[in-house]
Parts: sequence; structure tokens; C-alpha cells
Amino acid sequence: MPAIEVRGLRKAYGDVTAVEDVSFEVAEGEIFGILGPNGAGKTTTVECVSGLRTPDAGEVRVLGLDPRRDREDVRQVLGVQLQESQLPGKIHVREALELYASFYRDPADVDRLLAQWELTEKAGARFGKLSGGQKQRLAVALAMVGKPRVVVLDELTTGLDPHARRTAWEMVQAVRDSGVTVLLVTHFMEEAERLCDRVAIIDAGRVVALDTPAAMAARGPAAGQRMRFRPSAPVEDADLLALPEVRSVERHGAHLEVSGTSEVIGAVTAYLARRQIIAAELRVEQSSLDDAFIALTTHATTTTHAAQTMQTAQTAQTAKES
Ligand SMILES: Nc1ncnc2c1ncn2[C@@H]1O[C@H](COP(=O)(O)OP(=O)(O)OP(=O)(O)O)[C@@H](O)[C@H]1O
Repeated sequence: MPAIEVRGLRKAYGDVTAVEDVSFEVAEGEIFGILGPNGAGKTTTVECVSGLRTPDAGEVRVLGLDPRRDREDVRQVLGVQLQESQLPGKIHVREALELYASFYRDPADVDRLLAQWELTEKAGARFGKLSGGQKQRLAVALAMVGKPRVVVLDELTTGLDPHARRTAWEMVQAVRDSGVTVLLVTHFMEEAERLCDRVAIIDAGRVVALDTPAAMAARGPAAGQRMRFRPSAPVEDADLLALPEVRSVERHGAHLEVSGTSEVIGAVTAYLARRQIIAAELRVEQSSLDDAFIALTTHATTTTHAAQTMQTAQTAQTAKES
């Protein structure tokens, strides 16, 4: 039985259709990523999985249970860390964990959770006084307090510095290593590439690609290789473009950037060797999940959404400064 099944999910808020038609399955023990531009419908999808929203159409199952109909049973097996923590600023860390533990039949030991998520020293601190990284560690600890078999993590690492982000990645791996299935919403391609067994890219409420990150990068519309080098003698763009493996040639000062199929490096290197030209300062790049993402998704960010995002960022900044 899959850990999560979503079939034909649809959800609208008034006139806005947030999720048009989303289907995917997550196997037990997987880290499954959901990627997509702002407003694509990611949060709405995971909120339907978590039972926080009622779908307009389609089916959602978590370990075979319906998050709305079997609400209490789902609550016992599903841990949820949502995008913005809803905790009051004055609650203490231990108090929050004990409160959440009281909702479960067989909760995890609070002291063990504090130690596991490196919060023992902060047990007596107020939530509002924690750093971003500490808040995120607490959010994961809260999601884990009911000893869930499936956990939903929504933008866990947004707003974290690179060190805290790496710590968060280790946390997610530790969660999976303990046998828990992870559904992870993220905006970071590197995060998806490092952590996820498979990812679904959602755009405008639909799944536009679903595969392992490596396969998606290799097969996407932007798939291929890119090389950048400084030739030791002049090279004509037209001569390179005449090679069937070459798709484009760009010049950046004395450097050339040549993109093409997965054979482009061999073809260009052989061409240069025949003319006894050396490719100095050679850098080679495989197409990445980032390239696939850009190629597969539209830039659907509306002005309103961008304004909201800016406002949220400003509010967060003001809150930080105060
Ligand atoms: N409670 C709500 N009421 C009305 N519209 C909403 C509500 N929640 C989301 N929407 C709209 O539904 C669409 C999808 O939003 P959702 O939050 O699911 O996207 P997302 O992919 O998670 O976006 P982001 O990456 O910005 O968090 C957006 O157009 C959003 O403005």
C-alpha cells in the first residue's frame, strides 16, 4: 500500500482554482518532493493530504485512510509541519512539545525529542525568542511528537542560512532513516536533488513532471551538457554550430559557452583537437533540475502574489528587527 495516494485532486478558493488536477503516489519510506513556482498549488495539495482542506474533487489516502473521513486515525499516523508556525510567541519550547504530545495516544518522549533536535538547552526558552533554525527544528520535533509514519514538511528550509539549511537536510534524512515517509514541499532545487527519491513538479495546479531528480534533469526539455572555455586560437561560431551535437554558442569576453546534447563535449573537444586549439579554463556542466524546472514551468507569479510575498518578507523583517 502506498503511504500517500492523490488522484485527480481539485481545489478552488472562490474563483481561484488552486489545484486543477493533481495525482501522485508516494511509496513507504520515500522522500517525495513537491516543487513548483509561487502559487502553483503546492501548499493547497499538502493541506488536502493533511486533512486541513476538503478537496472539491478527487481522492486522497494516507496509508489507506481518508484524511477527512478518518480524521482521528490519520492524525495518529501523520505528522505535519506547516509553512508558517502557528505557535504563540510566548509559549516555551518544552510546553509546546508537551501540549502537542497530549494530543496523541502514544506520544514520543519529550526529553528525547528535545535532545534529538538539539533543543535541550532551549527547553525553557519562549518560541518568539528562538532563531529561525531553532524554530524550524522545533517545527520538525512537533511534527514528530506523535511518532508518525508519514510526515509533511512544507518549505522547511525557507529563510534559513546555508548552515542551518544543511542541518535541516540532515534532520530530514534522520526522519527518513527512522522509517518515516516524507512529503517535502520545497523551492530549492539543490534540496530536492540531495534529498528526494522522486519529485513532482506542479505548475498552475497540475503535475507537469514526476520522476527522480536525476532522470528529470537528464530527460527534461533543457537536457544536455554545457561547456565553457577559453580557446587558445580564434574559433568561428558557425563552425561550432555546424556540429550536429551543438545547440548554441555564446561569447562571454574571451570565453565561449557551448551547449548541446549529452555528446557535445566530445564533439567540440575533437573539433578543437583537429585544429590544435586548446580549451583553456574548461568548465563542464550537466543540465540540472534547475534547468528542467525553468523549462517546464511558466512564470505564473501574479503581481498580487509577488506583492503579498514582498509584504510577508517585510513583515518578517520588521518582526525580526523589533
Ligand atoms: N485561503 C485561500 N483563499 C484564497 N485563495 C487562496 C488561499 N490559499 C491559496 N490561495 C490561492 O491559491 C493558489 C495556490 O496557492 P498555494 O498556496 O497552494 O500555492 P503554493 O504553490 O504553495 O505557493 P507558494 O510557493 O507561494 O507557497 C494561489 O493563487 C493562491 O493565491
